[in-house]
Amino acid sequence: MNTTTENNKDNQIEQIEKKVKIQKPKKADFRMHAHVNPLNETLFPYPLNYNQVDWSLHYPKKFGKDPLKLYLNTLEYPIAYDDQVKPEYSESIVDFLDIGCGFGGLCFALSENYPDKYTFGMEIRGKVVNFVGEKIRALRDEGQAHNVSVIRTNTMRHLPQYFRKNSLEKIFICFPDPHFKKKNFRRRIVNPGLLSEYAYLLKPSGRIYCITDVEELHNWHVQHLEKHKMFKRVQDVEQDSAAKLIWNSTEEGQKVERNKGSKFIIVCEKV
Ligand SMILES: C[S@@+](CC[C@H](N)C(=O)[O-])C[C@H]1O[C@@H](n2cnc3c(N)ncnc32)[C@H](O)[C@@H]1O
Repeated sequence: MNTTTENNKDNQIEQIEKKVKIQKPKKADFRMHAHVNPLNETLFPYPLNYNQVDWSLHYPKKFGKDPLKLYLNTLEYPIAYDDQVKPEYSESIVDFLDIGCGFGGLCFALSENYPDKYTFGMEIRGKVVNFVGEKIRALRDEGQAHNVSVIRTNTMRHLPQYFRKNSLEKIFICFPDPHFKKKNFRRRIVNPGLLSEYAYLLKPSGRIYCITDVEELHNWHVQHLEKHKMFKRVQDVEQDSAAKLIWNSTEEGQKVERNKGSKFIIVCEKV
């Protein structure tokens, strides 16, 4: 942990002890370079399998634990896993997964709009994840956001180590990095192999949502999703409330809106 993180953490502990309101983080303090190569080796911790993930660290209120202290006392957040504990969950915990959640706009919108569902954001860039984590903590201090959490991970490598088969209701992939060059297509977060992984983790009739402002990337999404045997395209996307939500709630989506750009969406259901 670096000194700034340690100082932030000390301040936050002090705030909680003095019962001072936890401040929401400012994005400007959490800026970092836009791209991380997802094919590189993972240098941060990850669970060996989904039984190692202690979901009570992520959703403490659900498990009757102190939502602020717990989140705070665990390593550097977001909490990766705890290899001392071997929690066994009879039910799956996470309903909605936001892959590459960035600054978490969609996660917070889902948390608010679907209070009974548990949303999980996964993001590879550390500082950005810390922003989401701090915002979750500030919102929890106000009694909100108990159903949303975030983690730093490379979803292209570690997704099945977090979730079990047939467990997720929805997977969102919003404004993913386009990787325009042909030699970098293998870095795209939608490809036949990863689609099989997403299908494996989704519940039957679970849905995957892909939105982008890059038409060529949208065509790629359509081509691979329509070709995949486990997915069927949803035609009446307007009837899907989550599809409406992804249009404008992510930071990238809002940026495209401000620049009056186009957006392209495809929603598919697991057959
Ligand atoms: C263009 S941003 C979009 C962020 C957010 N979904 C939005 O719409 O505002 C794409 C995000 O995906 C993250 N990302 C890319 N590859 C990833 C991977 N393999 N695992 C997790 N996150 C990844 C990037 O760090 C980046 O934050």
